[in-house]
Amino acid sequence: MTETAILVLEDGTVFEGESVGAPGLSVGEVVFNTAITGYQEVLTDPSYARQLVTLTYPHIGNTGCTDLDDEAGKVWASGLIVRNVPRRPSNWRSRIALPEWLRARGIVAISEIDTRKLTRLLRDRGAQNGALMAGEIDVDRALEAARKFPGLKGMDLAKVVTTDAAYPWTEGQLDLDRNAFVSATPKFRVVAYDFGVKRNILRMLAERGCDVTVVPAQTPVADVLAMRPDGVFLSNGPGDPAPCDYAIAAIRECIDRKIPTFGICLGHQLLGLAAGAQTLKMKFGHHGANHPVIDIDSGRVMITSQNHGFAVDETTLPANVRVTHRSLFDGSNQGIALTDAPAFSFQGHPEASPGPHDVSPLFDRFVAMMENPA
Ligand SMILES: NC(=O)CC[C@H](N)C(=O)O
Repeated sequence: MTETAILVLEDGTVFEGESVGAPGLSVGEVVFNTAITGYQEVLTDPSYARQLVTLTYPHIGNTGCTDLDDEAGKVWASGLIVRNVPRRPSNWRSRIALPEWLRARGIVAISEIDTRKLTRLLRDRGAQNGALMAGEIDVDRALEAARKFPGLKGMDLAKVVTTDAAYPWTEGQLDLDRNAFVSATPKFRVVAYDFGVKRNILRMLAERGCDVTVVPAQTPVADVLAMRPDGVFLSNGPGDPAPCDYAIAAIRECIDRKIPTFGICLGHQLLGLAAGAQTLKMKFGHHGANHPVIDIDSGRVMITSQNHGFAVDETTLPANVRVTHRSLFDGSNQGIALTDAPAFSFQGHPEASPGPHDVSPLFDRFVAMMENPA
């Protein structure tokens, strides 16, 4: 028997559909993602904390779920909104169907709604706060909850999703033939600030010979320096980068000491802030796996994976920060490098997962920087 579910936006728009997850009420910012695969990686990406994700691809759940595809230890997205979930998944790696996976994790999800209409609405009016409700339905209560959600602007979520304690990471890439992860021999000591890190980033570092120690977001920089790192990595993460003053101060110290530093997504925005630039909230952000980005130095265009709602404001960049990448969708900043320190960062997701691998050479650039910090 199917249960009813509703999605209510703060502007009063109501979508009615079927529950494909747990019963309950969940609120957040509603964002659309245009990737056609990778729903499990999206749902477990900590950068989606306090967001209700709608996927524009109409059939979601086709390949089921496996623990090996989790990007973190739990589902971080606040809920899932899709057009249709196929009755039965089909893939040799699948262990469990998406609706059961969602229910087991207490995640509210809705299907059978017009996701094209919802996406157009978000594109025209900008990202909106919303509430998903399944089981006992009460439209007024859902609308009130959506309107009460304060929005992501000004919200520091990095310290909410980060690890409680430091831990080492050695696992490399997934060997699909063996359906298991392989490791490489470590050459560099890397401290990774966890603002909401995705496992595939850590794997790509480990695979390139990095002996990674993941540390909590608020770890004092003195503790990091005491580990004598060859490089510092700044992870992706949810929320607004601007209020993360502890991270911005720590990064400033790393740059001043000329420690090779590499940031991804939230880490990119935080490097920008540490360098003296400002960030802004975008209208509906970038969430997808087909975003063209130009590498300014080479003129090459790469197809990239993206997931962000904030951006570095290029007009505020100080003289010692160079623009390295730009979005070909809207011209927004996608990468920076410092001219007086070995530090660079990228707005999109070079680790893909899900998405194309065009930007993975940025990990090699970080390794080269540690080999030759100059
Ligand atoms: N994936 C990320 O790291 C996202 C960064 C930031 N929370 C944003 O939305 O822009």
